Amino acid sequence: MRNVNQRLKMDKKALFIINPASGQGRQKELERSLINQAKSSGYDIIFSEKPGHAFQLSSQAAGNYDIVVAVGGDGTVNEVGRGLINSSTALGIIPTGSGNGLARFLQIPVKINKAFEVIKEGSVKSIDVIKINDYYSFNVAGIGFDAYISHKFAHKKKRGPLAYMQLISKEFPKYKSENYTIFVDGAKIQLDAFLVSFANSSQYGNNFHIAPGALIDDGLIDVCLIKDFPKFSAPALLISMLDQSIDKNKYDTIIRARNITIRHPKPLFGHVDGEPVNLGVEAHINILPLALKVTTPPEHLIQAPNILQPLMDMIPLGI
Ligand SMILES: Nc1ncnc2c1ncn2[C@@H]1O[C@H](COP(=O)(O)OP(=O)(O)OP(=O)(O)O)[C@@H](O)[C@H]1O
Repeated sequence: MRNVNQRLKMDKKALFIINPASGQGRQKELERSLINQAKSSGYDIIFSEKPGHAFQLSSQAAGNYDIVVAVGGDGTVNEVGRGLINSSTALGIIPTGSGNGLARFLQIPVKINKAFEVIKEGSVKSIDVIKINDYYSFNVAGIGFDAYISHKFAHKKKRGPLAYMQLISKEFPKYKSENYTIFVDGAKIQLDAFLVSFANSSQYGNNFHIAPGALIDDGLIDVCLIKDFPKFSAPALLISMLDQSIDKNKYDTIIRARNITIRHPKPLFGHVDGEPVNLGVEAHINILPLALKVTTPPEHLIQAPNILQPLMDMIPLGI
């Protein structure tokens, strides 16, 4: 029996799409060792050459491979995943970004060698996909402060989590909430919001949970409305994301829905899985139930969530 299972695992046809612009330092070294392992397992490997290329590659591979693996951060996962929607091919993830939201939610290890084992040994499940105008989100999309930061960050030369935190601390004190008109499954809501998130998974990345109860396969979007709040409440809100209690904060309301429309007098800055997008003056958000297959870890490779994990992952204790 064991031999049959092993043979089935070896027979998986997988394509690794590597974003060479993602990850840095030690991650790069580990990426090289990943390439050797993938080659010796008989898997195909290709590098994305520019933004949008990973999407083209995965669209061509859809239906022709059992798994197409995104090697990169959330932007690469989004591009590769988009090409696989409604196909028989599963998305695999080797997370090398700084947030790794979907990988963390799916409890995929962030150590490259372990994530590689998930491709070989993991199982496949279907997850929902959020559509927001012409974009697709597998993790969290939204408007407001986080989207504003994603637009600003896209223009920064300095990358990495530290540069990201610096930008937030510079922009947060002067950021003003905006008034939005939102229709949630037909019910009209008008509010001054700091941000509005559409959550498929529970977290942005790095175990910052914006929608603690979100399920990725329930056919519903967790609409997280963070109302305008006094700036001194920010630390409490931040901590409540880490301890998964933001839904109990008085400035937060979470509504589960299938269809949302937002109207705004000015073009909306949005983000999709952390990548900046322009949504125009009207955004339509809906859910595509179970439209994407993903690989998930077997029990012995599950990365249990731990708020200190992102810090520990930065310490190079081996692969
Ligand atoms: N060869 C390439 N050169 C430059 N950019 C690329 C290339 N291939 C893909 N990209 C773009 O790189 C961008 C960033 O990718 P990704 O989010 O995966 O990495 P990251 O920025 O390191 O991760 P994180 O967002 O978690 O910090 C994506 O928008 C993708 O389109």
